[in-house]
Amino acid sequence: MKVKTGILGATGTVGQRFIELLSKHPQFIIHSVGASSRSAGKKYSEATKWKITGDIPEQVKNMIVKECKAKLFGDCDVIFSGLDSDVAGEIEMEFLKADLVVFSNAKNYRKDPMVPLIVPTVNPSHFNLIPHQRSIHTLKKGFLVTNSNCSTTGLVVALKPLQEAFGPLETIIVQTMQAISGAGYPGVSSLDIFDNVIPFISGEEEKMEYETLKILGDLNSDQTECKLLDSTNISATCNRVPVIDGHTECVSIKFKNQPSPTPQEIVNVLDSYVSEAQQIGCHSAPNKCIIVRHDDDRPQPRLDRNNGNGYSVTIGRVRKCNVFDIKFTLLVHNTILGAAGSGILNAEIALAKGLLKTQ
Ligand SMILES: NC(=O)C1=CN([C@@H]2O[C@H](COP(=O)(O)OP(=O)(O)OC[C@H]3O[C@@H](n4cnc5c(N)ncnc54)[C@H](OP(=O)(O)O)[C@@H]3O)[C@@H](O)[C@H]2O)C=CC1
Ligand SMILES: N[C@@H](CC(=O)OP(=O)(O)O)C(=O)O
Repeated sequence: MKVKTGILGATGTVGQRFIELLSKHPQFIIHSVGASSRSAGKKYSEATKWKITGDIPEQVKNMIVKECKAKLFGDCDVIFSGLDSDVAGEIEMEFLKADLVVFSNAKNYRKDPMVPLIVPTVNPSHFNLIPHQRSIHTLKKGFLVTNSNCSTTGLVVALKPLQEAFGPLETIIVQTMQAISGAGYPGVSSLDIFDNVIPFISGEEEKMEYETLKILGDLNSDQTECKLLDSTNISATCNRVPVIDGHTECVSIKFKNQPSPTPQEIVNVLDSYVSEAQQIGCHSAPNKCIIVRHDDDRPQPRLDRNNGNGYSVTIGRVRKCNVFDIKFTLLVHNTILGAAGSGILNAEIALAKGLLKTQ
């Protein structure tokens, strides 16, 4: 029997990606879609400006969009939220309190120490917070898990194997070149972004600097909260560039343990990284979490964003840094691994761990 899913914010950029990915998923079925009162009551195809290549999946076209009220989604086993953060906080909490399972893309609860912030190919061990979260909210089956900011997602996939292999990361500097789809729809106006680069994305640098430390941190010994890494300094600079999908990031790292690894040792570790999601055979887990390119001019968004069906991070230009120890360039698909795909792969992991109950 398939797991019944509800999608909140189903008409938006992330919501559409959920629809696309879930419409062909072997374990999940789209049962309900929700959005604002502007869309509620309309057929999905009438409420949505579909922006993904290919048609709206047949099974969703004629679904009637619901208001995002927990009582209208009570028969769903899992809720995926692609809600605007202005409303996600209140709505997701109402769903959690109704004992529903919520996988959120929004920033609202990422800093809550009781809410796991999980990048599925990096830190699924943070699902161990769920029993404590359930006991605090007196829930039988519901829980809330968030996935991270899209730029943070790509970064931590690269950092995790390096931290595991070479010990603490002392300093990280990252500069991003972020796609327009990251700003939702209609997002950045064409007159602002065409022939241009915008050197500011509100709140993005702070999110990268905080979320990286939570995702790479450990849970405390009684599994009641996540401890932030306190030995790592990180500084992010974020830019918007005229690319449709795919965030590119230039990363420099200084390791605490010296002498630091060579570029070849870094490549070997990145190339051989295997996540728990792959080991437990999750459907959406890529064959390789990290694809290392050896050509001088890769990764590139147009050529590399769909690697691993959008679930792989592509890394190239691994080389020595004259100021820190090592530097490289990475690319992450911002609406697949950076958003909807992470929510779905997190739900697959939760299913495999026995955390999801179907009705
Ligand atoms: N785009 C990206 O790459 C990433 C986005 N995120 C996060 O995911 C979330 C969604 O982003 P994105 O898809 O880009 O945003 P969009 O602006 O494209 O979509 C927002 C969605 O929220 C719905 N919504 C707005 N107001 C309300 C309301 N009052 N009640 C119910 N639903 C409402 C909209 O419905 P309607 O159509 O009816 O207005 C729409 O479905 C955000 O929190 C964002 O920060 C996270 C990582 C990456
Ligand atoms: N800020 C990201 C997308 C996003 O919405 O991130 P977050 O979920 O952290 O708010 C971008 O503009 O590319």
